[in-house]
Amino acid sequence: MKPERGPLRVALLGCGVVGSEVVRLLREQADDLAARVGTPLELAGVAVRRPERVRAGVDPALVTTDAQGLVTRDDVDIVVEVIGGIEPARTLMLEAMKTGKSVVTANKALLAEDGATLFAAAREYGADLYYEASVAGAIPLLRPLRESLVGDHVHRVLGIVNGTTNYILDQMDSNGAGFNEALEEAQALGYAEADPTADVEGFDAAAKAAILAQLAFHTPVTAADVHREGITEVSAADVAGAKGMDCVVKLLAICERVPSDGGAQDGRNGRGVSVRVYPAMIPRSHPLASVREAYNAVFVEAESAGSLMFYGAGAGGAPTASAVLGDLVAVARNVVGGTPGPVEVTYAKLPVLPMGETVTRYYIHLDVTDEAGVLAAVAAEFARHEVSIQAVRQVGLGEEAQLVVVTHRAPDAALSAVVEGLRGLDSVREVASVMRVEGEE
Ligand SMILES: NC(=O)c1ccc[n+]([C@@H]2O[C@H](COP(=O)([O-])OP(=O)(O)OC[C@H]3O[C@@H](n4cnc5c(N)ncnc54)[C@H](O)[C@@H]3O)[C@@H](O)[C@H]2O)c1
Ligand SMILES: N[C@@H](CCO)C(=O)O
Ligand code: NA
Repeated sequence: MKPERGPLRVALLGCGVVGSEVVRLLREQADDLAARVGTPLELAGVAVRRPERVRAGVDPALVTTDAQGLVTRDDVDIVVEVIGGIEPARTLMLEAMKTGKSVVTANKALLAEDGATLFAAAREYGADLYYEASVAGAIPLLRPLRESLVGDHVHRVLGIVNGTTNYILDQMDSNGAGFNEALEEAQALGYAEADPTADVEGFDAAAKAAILAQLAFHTPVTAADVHREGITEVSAADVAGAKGMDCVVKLLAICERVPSDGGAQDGRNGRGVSVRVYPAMIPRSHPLASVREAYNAVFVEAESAGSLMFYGAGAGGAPTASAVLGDLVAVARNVVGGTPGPVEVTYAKLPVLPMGETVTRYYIHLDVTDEAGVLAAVAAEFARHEVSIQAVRQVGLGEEAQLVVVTHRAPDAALSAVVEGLRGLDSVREVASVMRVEGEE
């Protein structure tokens, strides 16, 4: 009979919004977790920056400011990193793996910037590196991509992966809230990053898109490869324009294979992949339009599986801690069983194509002079760049005249050239709103 092993000792790095919930769940669910793992999970230490702070439910004897000392301690088996940011998180995780510990992290910024270094260390030292909490909070999404769908051929991953921006856009759409007011609420609810610029400028969603694309396409993708536009430029006029089209504005992350131009040499992989984050209009009838508050939802389209939808709480302390605990139990089971989990493979090495080559659709709202020939001049600008118009509508008359144009799909470079051209027309007083359109056609 196998000798019974002692408890597995867990070092927690960071005790903020997520870390404090990890401590609570470890304490409240201790017996169940022990039964599920086959041995108890015991907190060995909690590394914090401000030790003087009183933390409910945290034994002060476990608190330390020496994170480096904690991760290299012999009596620690697994390290949970919920500090965030690049350093010291990276050094601490590398130190942990070097000394034979497995790591669970929620740190998408680091994984998207330098995941390769972490994965190489995991491989070299035979450690597990699990990171379900890093994308879409509580929603099981990375494990399905990493394990359940690893036998399939994923074409596209598309969704809402940032809770803070979804919360802001939802408030703007549903009750006309101002941007700053909605952001403050999202911060108070624990959804925002320590520096909310990461959320509103799209860096957080871009990091998540990189992680998703890498897993979906088995190809190296970093945050720097992702085309990124945030929501700071989304105005009340854009939100109103979307309403007028029976659409809603959402910050979308899109990772897709770009089909070949017909040349057979690109095979099933296509010409490469497109990975991008931007605010876009989607029809209110689209399932993503009904994703409210800080919820996230992601569609995965795979060759054999077809279309799958993942939905749930994308941010917040307890939901994120649920994903951390799930990983912790998985890693602990691997330690008990003596078999490490899967390692990342990025064998495909597909090129990430520039945004200009990505095919999209635009909604363009123009303030124009209401006189003969305006429509012809506007239409000529689209024709000059071979962009086909799907619909055009005039609103108002005289000084108030406005044109709303929706295009068919065209290369993004051609669409942005059209917008530049329109800005130069005498009959166009202002390009009031430009937004990509997703989710139909
Ligand atoms: N809050 C969420 O909804 C959410 C969701 C998914 C992922 N995440 C990720 O989880 C991580 C933590 O997020 P959070 O919301 O808990 O942030 P937070 O700012 O509330 O907590 C981070 C904690 O780490 C502490 N810290 C900073 N440097 C430290 C150091 N050197 N040693 C020890 N402690 C240190 C800070 O004092 C803070 O208490 C980040 O990577 C974040 O991106 C957060
Ligand atoms: N700040 C992130 C936390 C979850 O990753 C968000 O708002 O989605
Ligand atoms: Na997740």
